[in-house]
Amino acid sequence: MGTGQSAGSGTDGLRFESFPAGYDPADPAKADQRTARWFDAVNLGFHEDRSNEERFPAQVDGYLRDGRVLTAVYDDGGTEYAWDPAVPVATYATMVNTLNVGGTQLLPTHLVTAVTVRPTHRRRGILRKMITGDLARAKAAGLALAALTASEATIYGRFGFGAATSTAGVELETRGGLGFTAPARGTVAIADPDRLRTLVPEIFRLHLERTFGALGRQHAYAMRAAGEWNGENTEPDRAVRGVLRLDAEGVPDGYAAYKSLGWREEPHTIKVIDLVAASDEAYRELWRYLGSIDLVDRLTFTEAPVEDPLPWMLTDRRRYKVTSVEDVLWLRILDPQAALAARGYFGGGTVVLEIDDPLGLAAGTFLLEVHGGVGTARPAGPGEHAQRPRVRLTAAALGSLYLGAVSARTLAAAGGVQAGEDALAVLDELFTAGPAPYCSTHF
Ligand SMILES: CC(=O)SCCNC(=O)CCNC(=O)[C@H](O)C(C)(C)COP(=O)(O)OP(=O)(O)OC[C@H]1O[C@@H](n2cnc3c(N)ncnc32)[C@H](O)[C@@H]1OP(=O)(O)O
Repeated sequence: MGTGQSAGSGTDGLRFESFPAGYDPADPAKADQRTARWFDAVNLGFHEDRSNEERFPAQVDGYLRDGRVLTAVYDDGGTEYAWDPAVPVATYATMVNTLNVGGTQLLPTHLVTAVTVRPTHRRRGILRKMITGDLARAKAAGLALAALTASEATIYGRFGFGAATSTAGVELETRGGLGFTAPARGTVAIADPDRLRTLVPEIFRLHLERTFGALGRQHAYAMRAAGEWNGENTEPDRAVRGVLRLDAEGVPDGYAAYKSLGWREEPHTIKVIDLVAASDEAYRELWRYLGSIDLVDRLTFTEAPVEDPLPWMLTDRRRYKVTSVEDVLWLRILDPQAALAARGYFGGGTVVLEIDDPLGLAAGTFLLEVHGGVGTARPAGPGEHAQRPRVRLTAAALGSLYLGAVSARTLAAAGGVQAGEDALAVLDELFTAGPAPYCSTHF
């Protein structure tokens, strides 16, 4: 990133640096100074407790495994009374992981995370400078798509991100045990935490390959499932229990991690922290296990699919209640040709897309032709393909449409898509005819 030189408002006078997380060269049991101070700034930005330095090395290990690139913004001209100037006034991080977009290959996706700007430095364009430069570099590096999970829904639309997937928060009344219509299959075993930690990435990989909308996960997920980390915190959570589901051949094909909220919680509740299945049967059997635990009245889970098979498995579907639906992935098309070609389609058709993009990255007119589930997109000149159905939409609307969680018709009703009935029909056949996307990865 460039280096600001002069003092002033805006971003002048601020110093931008990007680097990987690292250990202290003099003492590899510690994080290096710039990484440690970057963690301090993130904790401030997200209202977490002050850092416990002893926990930094584990976090560095996770970040290195994730391949994260950290950006820090320093204000060297602050008052002498201010916090250590080595603590950045803004943070930003990126990594690449793969997204299941229904095509023959998983799509490498540029992930943006850990965005904070110190309250004393807000609204002077620091985020804008970090994200616009970063997205342009990601596109130049050949990435077709960027993604994030947003703290607030109001921030990222202006940068071309559209809400693209959601999960449901659900509650199940399990007093006396949940009844299932299908007979039980395979087995479920309480997992040895170390074995579970090593199996989590393998099971998730199988889930990712079969689940439209799923996104590869960072190292923290295996650590949390094994109870070694607690949320973003690298301290153990001794309340967490893990189970593995084994198929008829004894091969693990799903896991769940959960914890009791304690005896003081009435009704007595088990919170499911994570549940990943590599087959429909594993999904069913993990819930059958969870629904059978004695002394439990209620299960909660915040990451259920919006289109959830679970209530359809139960003998009493009214024991299942959706308590919330929240957006998870926000997608930003960086390269429309590459992103549209990578997508797998469940219908066929041809449509002209006129994309408006405030950052210019995805702007242009493209002819999208889909045959046999495979799409090709190529730039269209002015006046070309005038007979074809045509849609005008924002980059953010294309991000929302991309995985088909919302129909073009609904987006048209909301004003982000302008198209005639012919184009809406093609778009809905191309983008919404397939399975509903399911992404339970937060980052
Ligand atoms: C992917 C993630 O990590 S999500 C986490 C985001 N971080 C947080 O929520 C932590 C708390 N908040 C913050 O740290 C900061 O307020 C940030 C990062 C959200 C914004 O940083 P800033 O440097 O203040 O943003 P910046 O000044 O570049 O604003 C750019 C534009 O976004 C708008 N904007 C910024 N934050 C918000 C917001 N929270 N809600 C609505 N609009 C916002 C600004 O008004 C500005 O609009 P304009 O260019 O159209 O005039």
